[in-house]
Amino acid sequence: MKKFLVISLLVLTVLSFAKVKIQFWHAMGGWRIEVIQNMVNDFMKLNPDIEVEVQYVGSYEEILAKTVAAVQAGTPPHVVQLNEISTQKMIDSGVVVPVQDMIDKDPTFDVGLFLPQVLNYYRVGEKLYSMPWNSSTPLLYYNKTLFKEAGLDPDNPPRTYSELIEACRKLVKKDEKGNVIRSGITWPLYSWFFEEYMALQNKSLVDNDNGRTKKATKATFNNEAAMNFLNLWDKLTKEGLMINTKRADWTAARQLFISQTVGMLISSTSDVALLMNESAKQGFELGTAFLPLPDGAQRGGVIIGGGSLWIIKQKDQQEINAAWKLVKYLAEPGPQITWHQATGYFPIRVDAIQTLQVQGYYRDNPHHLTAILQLLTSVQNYNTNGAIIGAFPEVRDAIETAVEKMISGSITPKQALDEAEKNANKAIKEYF
Ligand SMILES: O=P(O)(O)OC[C@H](O)CO
Repeated sequence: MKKFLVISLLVLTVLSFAKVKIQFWHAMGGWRIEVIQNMVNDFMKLNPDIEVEVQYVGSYEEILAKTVAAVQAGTPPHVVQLNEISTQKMIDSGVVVPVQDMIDKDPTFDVGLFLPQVLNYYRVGEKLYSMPWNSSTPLLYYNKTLFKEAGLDPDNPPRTYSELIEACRKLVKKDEKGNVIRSGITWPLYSWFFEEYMALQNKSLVDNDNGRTKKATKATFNNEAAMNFLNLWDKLTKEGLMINTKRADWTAARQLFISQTVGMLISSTSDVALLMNESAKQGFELGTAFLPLPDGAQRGGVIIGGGSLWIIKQKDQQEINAAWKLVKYLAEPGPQITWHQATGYFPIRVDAIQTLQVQGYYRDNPHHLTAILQLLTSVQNYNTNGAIIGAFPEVRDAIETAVEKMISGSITPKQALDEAEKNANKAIKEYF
């Protein structure tokens, strides 16, 4: 009996010291893998009872597919980083623990410190389902050194489409045979830029207030605002003022800018730190600016992009609690400041921005500020809060497929828009 009691006591002691193991999947490649691992290491030091296995599992598209497969196989990870457009799909999936449920039970967490612009994207029906984490918007990057060489004012980046076209024309350089050896601009063939240009002109992507007052039933983007953007894209392509990359090839677009093959790039704010380093290495001066607008258009605003952290339902409540502790930690001011400085993603919290401001960080790092100012000067309404669509990945695919055809020259911008609308509506309908 005595022996039994001693063994039981030992077992209980071992169990009480056993770590809770959780998995954290993310989609941040390159140098960011190490940044994330270091942040998680800091978390584990503070929480020795939790062991987090961190895994980079590929692009946003890949991580969504792998998460769905893991849930179906009954082996879901505990925390998953998914891009913003996965929001409605994840809510509908029923496999997540809404972070709101954890917030409501946790008096130590103050969501009031988060940027309203970020919450406005991720709150659906007044409820926060995932933890905002890596928030971004697109930005115009330009090469000030090439601007000077081309006779452009490096302190006066293009603000309108006309100015953008003019700047591209000046930046283009040809060899003696007339071959273009330097072009004006590039941006990845990614529907995100189309979506952002709808909001910038204060237009929705889908009906029912961008799917925010009722579920979206159809696309609303077949209009003049979309034509403005597609006409620009088409014109720049046809005139040889823009280099197009393969679909979703962010790396290729960045590389064209880094190698000074183009003078301007529209890409995510998450590239700020990388492009600051690379431009210094290549010996050119980097400029950042708000996205240029169609001539005469009134500026609406940018939509929060990037991603957020989802807690996936588990059988063991201890694991859910550990997952909550992790996502809560990653959203704290310290990790948010580290993440912002290492990448260019916004700090999602007002107090983190204020701390950096007081420290003079933005005086010394103005490119990190451009993105924040573009966000803070954005009007807040359903158009700029961004669309919530269950079939968003499929809608994105419909837009990209049509644009791909347009830039190959096989269809006109109007035909591309008609086709994108038709296939987006089909995807929205099929989702129901
Ligand atoms: O490259 P990111 O992380 O800024 O994300 C861009 C888009 O919002 C992804 O859907």
